Amino acid sequence: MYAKLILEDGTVLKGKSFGAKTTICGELVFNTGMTGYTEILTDPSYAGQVVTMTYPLIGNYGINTEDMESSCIRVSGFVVKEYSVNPNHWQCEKDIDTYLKENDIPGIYGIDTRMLTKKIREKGTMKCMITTEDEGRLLEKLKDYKFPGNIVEQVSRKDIKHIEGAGKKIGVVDLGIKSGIINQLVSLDCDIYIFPQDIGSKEIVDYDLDGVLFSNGPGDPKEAVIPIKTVKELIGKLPIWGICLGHQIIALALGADTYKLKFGHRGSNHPVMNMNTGKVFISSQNHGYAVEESSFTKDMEKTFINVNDNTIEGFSSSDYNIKTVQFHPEEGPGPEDCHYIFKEWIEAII
Ligand SMILES: NC(=O)CC[C@H](N)C(=O)O
Repeated sequence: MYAKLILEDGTVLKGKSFGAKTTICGELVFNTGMTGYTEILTDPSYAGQVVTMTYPLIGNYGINTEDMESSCIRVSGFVVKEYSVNPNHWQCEKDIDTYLKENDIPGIYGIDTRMLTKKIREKGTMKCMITTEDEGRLLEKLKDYKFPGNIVEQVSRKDIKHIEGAGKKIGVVDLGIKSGIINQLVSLDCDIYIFPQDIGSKEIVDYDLDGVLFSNGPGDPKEAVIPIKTVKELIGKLPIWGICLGHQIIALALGADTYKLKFGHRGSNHPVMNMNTGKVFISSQNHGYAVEESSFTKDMEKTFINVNDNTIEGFSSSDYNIKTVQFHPEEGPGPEDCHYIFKEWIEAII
């Protein structure tokens, strides 16, 4: 069955439908990873986005539960050049077409995703629609489409979860957390409390934690109003760490600013430099916003930069015991170079 990918600038690309046969709109972003499509599909930071993969063959090792970063598919739609009908891997549980259908998420294949990526790089990320419908006015509908506002609220957990461990007592504020982050804390034997995004600062303090981590998550950091307020109230009271959206909201809480990148960083091989050692690590990334260096407030010090475009990839504040990274030290998917960051954070607790 034919399907169309319609872009906000009026471009219409014809392909074929796989996954669910529904019409959806979202923000079109590209990911340059050669593998890791299951982690990408299930990463809650992609909520509201349609992901196009630059690598031409997707789904060749199938889908397995262990690779999932959350309980279901989070992207709104998926765009590929070619997908595997007969995947092969010892862990393979199902093929990608079945997985998309089970989650009611549409895909489109037969798209020249490298050409599409060049377009996004030139024009910036834009809205798009995947549809199997043929009626007119689809472009008008796409132009009228508005991104969901309370997206962090939609993906964050509603209750508090405790994962028992014998080590440090760590709170994690779930803004759309990837399971890889929890797994890293579990591997360090932390006693973990995972909180919903709207937990108040007083409740966090009452847990008498050794530190609190604000997780990754979807959307514009400036819209995460409650978590920003919570960070503001916690500053100076206990060690605070942030990953990706967490890093951005901590910067906002400290009085710095964030901005939208033209097309973001999404892939498994982004080089970042540790500013203390000068050493470069290959990192996994997925973000469309960044912290503005010129807006840094007193005591904010950059700890990592992106070697490709010099944007901020991490900062610290020694006065307030804050450490953050924009990239994903838990990887999932990507290289394990940066796992050491979790260890450093936990070991630095006195
Ligand atoms: N992975 C994330 O936490 C992404 C953060 C934010 N939504 C961005 O796109 O920049």
